[in-house]
Amino acid sequence: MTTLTLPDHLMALDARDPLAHKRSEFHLPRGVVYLDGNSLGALPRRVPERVAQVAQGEWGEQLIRSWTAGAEEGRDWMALPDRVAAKIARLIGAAPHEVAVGDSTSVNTFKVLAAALGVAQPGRRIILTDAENFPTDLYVAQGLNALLGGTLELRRVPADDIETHLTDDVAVLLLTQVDYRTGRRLDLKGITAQAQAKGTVTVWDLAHSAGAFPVDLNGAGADFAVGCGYKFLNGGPGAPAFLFAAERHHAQAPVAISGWMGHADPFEMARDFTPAPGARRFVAGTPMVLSLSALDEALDVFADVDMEALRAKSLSLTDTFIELLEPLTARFPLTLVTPLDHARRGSQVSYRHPQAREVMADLIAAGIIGDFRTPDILRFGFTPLYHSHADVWQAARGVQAALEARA
Ligand SMILES: Cc1ncc(COP(=O)(O)O)c(C=O)c1O
Ligand SMILES: Nc1c(O)cccc1C(=O)C[C@H](N)C(=O)O
Repeated sequence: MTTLTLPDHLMALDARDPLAHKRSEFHLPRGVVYLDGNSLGALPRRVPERVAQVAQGEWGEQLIRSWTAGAEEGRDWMALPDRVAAKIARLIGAAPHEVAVGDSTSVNTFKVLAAALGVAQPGRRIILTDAENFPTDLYVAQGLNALLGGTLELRRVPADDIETHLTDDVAVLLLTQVDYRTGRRLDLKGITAQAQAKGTVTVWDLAHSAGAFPVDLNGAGADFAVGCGYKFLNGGPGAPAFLFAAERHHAQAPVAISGWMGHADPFEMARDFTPAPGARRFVAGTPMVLSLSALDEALDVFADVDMEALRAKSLSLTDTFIELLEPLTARFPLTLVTPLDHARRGSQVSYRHPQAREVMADLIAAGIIGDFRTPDILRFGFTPLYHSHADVWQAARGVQAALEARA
């Protein structure tokens, strides 16, 4: 990495990048290489105008009429969660009526975990999960267990040992497909099949998968899933999250937060809960119109994107970063923790370094924005919609400079 100009082979990769034109659809601040789209996706340029139009035109002028106005042309607020659900469904291999949008990923995890337990084999009480799962998934399972009087067992095992622990008494398997620290990707299809062979219901957290690469929930026969709107879907800070419930479970799965917006006819104001058709039953309360509008607009960036091309580019970006940093692993206490095997890699690259916190602070000060994650992880997220190989090269040079300065 002694070259000062972009190497020819990286320039050539950018020159034939089929997604290069998507970058202009994002606002990316000057002087920054933004490698944190796996925490908060960058701003799609059309979002501010859409949010302003919803606020001024629809809220300001139309007021309460906007809940129903334009229903025929698909502009009413009431069905906005369903329209957003349809856009997300395409990205995760689901049918539109199997996806519900709203609330946070944590709340949706509660909803689908409760639903999964409701359709699990009678008598089973074990929730099997990855010991290193993202904390909120573990906390939600703990909270649900407390609510159920401690009748469940949350069994935490290393992700690599899931198959061994998948015995035929496990009720629900709760896994995050891409590990937020290491970027390790699990075989969603293979593990789902193993779980189903044991009569275990699956709940997948797609926080670091949706919008990062093609996901095929129905192709895998998955039962339930959740995911974030603000990471690779670029819906903005605190964007509504989504959940997936396979159609075959709709009739039996309990709706733990049975709110009026999930009722078949909310304005009937009936005394008892009659679920809306499909996954809409899981939309508990009033749709968050402003943030849903931002997410709705952000998802349009994906409308003409071939998700296989997106995956190919993601792997090319992460491969390039790994190759460029490889010589540094011999010179510095820098250890790659992301799998080299493409099948086992999400859209991020992570390293261990004893001074990871300080190194990341230096990188951020230099305009290379990644993440530090406890205890010693440097994490770099790659978003094929707006990154080039030139960005990767610049980031790698920045990492080299930061490590040399600290050595
Ligand atoms: C795997 C995973 N699940 C869930 C979440 C968070 O969910 P929430 O939207 O509730 O903050 C994150 C990130 O914050 C995550 O990385
Ligand atoms: N959701 C976040 C937030 O509200 C503040 C800061 C970071 C986040 C994140 O999304 C963290 C992210 N899930 C992670 O993988 O670390």
